[in-house]
Amino acid sequence: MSNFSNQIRASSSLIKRLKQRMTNPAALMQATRHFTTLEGHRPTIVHKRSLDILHDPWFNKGTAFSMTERDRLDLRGLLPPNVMTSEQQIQRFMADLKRLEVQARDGPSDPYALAKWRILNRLHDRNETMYYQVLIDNIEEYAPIVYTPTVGLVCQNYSGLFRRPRGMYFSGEDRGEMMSMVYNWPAEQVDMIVVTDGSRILGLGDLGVQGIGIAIGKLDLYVAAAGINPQRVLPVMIDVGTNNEKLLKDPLYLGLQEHRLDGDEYIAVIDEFMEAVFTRWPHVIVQFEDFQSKWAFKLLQRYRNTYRMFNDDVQTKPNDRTCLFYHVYDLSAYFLGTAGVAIAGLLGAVRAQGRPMIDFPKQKIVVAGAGSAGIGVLNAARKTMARMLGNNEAAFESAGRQFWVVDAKGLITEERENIDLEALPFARKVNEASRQGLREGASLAEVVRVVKPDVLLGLSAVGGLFSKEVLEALKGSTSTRPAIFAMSNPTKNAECTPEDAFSIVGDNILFASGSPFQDVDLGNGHIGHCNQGNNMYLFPGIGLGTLLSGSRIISDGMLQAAAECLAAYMGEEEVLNGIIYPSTSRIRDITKEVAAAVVKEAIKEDLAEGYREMDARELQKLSQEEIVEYVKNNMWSPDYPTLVYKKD
Ligand SMILES: NC(=O)c1ccc[n+]([C@@H]2O[C@H](COP(=O)([O-])OP(=O)(O)OC[C@H]3O[C@@H](n4cnc5c(N)ncnc54)[C@H](O)[C@@H]3O)[C@@H](O)[C@H]2O)c1
Ligand SMILES: O=C(O)C[C@H](O)C(=O)O
Ligand SMILES: [Mg+2]
Repeated sequence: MSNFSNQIRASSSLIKRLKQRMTNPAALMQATRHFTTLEGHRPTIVHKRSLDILHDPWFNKGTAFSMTERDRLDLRGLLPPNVMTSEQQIQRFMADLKRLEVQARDGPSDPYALAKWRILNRLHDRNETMYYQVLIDNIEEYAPIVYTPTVGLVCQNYSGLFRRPRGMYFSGEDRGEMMSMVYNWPAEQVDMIVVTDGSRILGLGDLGVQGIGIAIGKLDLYVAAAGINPQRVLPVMIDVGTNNEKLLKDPLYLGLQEHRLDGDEYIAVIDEFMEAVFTRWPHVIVQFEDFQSKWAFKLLQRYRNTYRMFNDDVQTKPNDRTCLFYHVYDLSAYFLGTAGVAIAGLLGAVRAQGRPMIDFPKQKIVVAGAGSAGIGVLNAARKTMARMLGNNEAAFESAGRQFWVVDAKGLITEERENIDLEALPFARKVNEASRQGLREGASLAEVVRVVKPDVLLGLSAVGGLFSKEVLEALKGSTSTRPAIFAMSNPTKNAECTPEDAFSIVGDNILFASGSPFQDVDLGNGHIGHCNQGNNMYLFPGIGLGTLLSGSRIISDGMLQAAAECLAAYMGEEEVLNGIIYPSTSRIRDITKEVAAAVVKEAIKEDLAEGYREMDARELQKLSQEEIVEYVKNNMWSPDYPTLVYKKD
């Protein structure tokens, strides 16, 4: 039966039910008018299209717009791809309503996190200026609601939470249509796109179409932290199916219910999307977010020299087995988002021990997780060490010996079968390992016990991986101040809690996590500081700096400049007190500085083509202070503009 007949059938029974229940005559009339139209097959003339219809409660059908209607009304791409019956819509709404009580209490660290998200989201739908005013003024309190960790919960429950669409959806079904679909987006200019395919959302795995939440959350930070104009941001979901069996079976799931496209078919969809958005908005910047490692590296390599794009989670060149050292002199390709933030933290950890940063190459580092994020961090850390040691092959070799990498199968050695090419440079030599008393596949606890590392860093997506046994083993660290980076998100995926870290390993440790945690009262008049090591300290500044420089690509040097700026941001005293990352309340300031560093580097590399009235020549003339001022003056602030009506 067609969707239309389905809707009619559903609507008749609905009218009956509504009539029985509705006491408000206006609402009754409206509902009756709407559904009678469907019953009688008579079309309703509307004088609007696109978002105007979705935002008009009289005409909006949300996910129930049929595909032909979506095409007729320029709605294609503005809704998730799965067409729903009105019965399904009601079911989805009711299921969500009934779950509200439970859900509102299962926020990760805040029992009302999801309830707060709903309230903020409704404000976002009603009044953007006010929404961002609230967010900017209370960023420390609400970043964890609109962004990590609550955004993870939002993605997991997206089908239920969905009210009004935000952003664009491109699906495998839209092949051949994307070039025209992009014109359904109402904004003439888009500066920033965050796109995901939903395949690895935080540490929560494949969430399919529901992953759009992460793109929305990241763009909220682009607006709040970097002052990108909210009318010029576009969250995008590329729905190529999902391999999440639960979602495939869920009748209320909003995405395509088929397994993920793979191989050339997958690439073709992403290629078409890139071509479409860059055709309509040639100056847009596209941030790839939470793509599974299988594709993250390949897509980065495919597009980064042609388009203004970067990947927030990884930024690394694939290692070539035959040419392990080709990148010795090219440090910066490894510094982005996650890796840049991790390096800033790792250098902070050296300073926090009261040692000079140049001692970094002496640190013994155990990394749990060799996925896209872990490998990015490992490459960046190794390159940083190599540079400090003289930036030659011997330095690079020697730096490699400072890392022990443990993945789902345990310690990675050269004995590992079918070893991932990306992980190969970090595999321990078998002889060396056995001399230490270690072997292929050794457990994390064993590795920590034997190595006695200065740093234990987790990017494994496994909550609680730094168990009591592992943390007990870390007590044997040879460092005066062992550092624990539990970087996996969201909160429940953190490798350990700060409470466990401080109570088991000791008050003197340094602690950082990807998701925010409260500082810990150590009970002796001292506070155990919880740093948030999250790529949010870099991506907004990289985007803003790229935009304002007008650079056509995001060069390695621009990324490196961003990371170095973050590393230098914290003062000596703060670092000695265990504070290695700024508090979120300073995110607008740090973003401004990062953006200025990116602009400066783009000018230095002769990439800056200018932005609006600031052309390349004018940019060249700016002093350091003037660049910061230029950035500051171009950051959007949430003030109401004066509005004047003018006839078409
Ligand atoms: N803090 C940040 O800014 C930041 C940035 C990017 C990613 N992350 C987080 O990093 C995590 C991983 O992301 P990814 O893209 O690398 O994922 P991924 O799936 O590509 O990699 C996960 C890795 O963890 C390993 N692993 C699984 N179980 C393990 C175990 N028991 N012991 C040791 N290793 C194990 C896997 O073998 C794999 O190598 C996610 O939770 C993500 O949220 C945090
Ligand atoms: O989204 C975040 O909070 C950080 C990072 O991009 C991640 O994937 O975990
Ligand atoms: Mg991410």
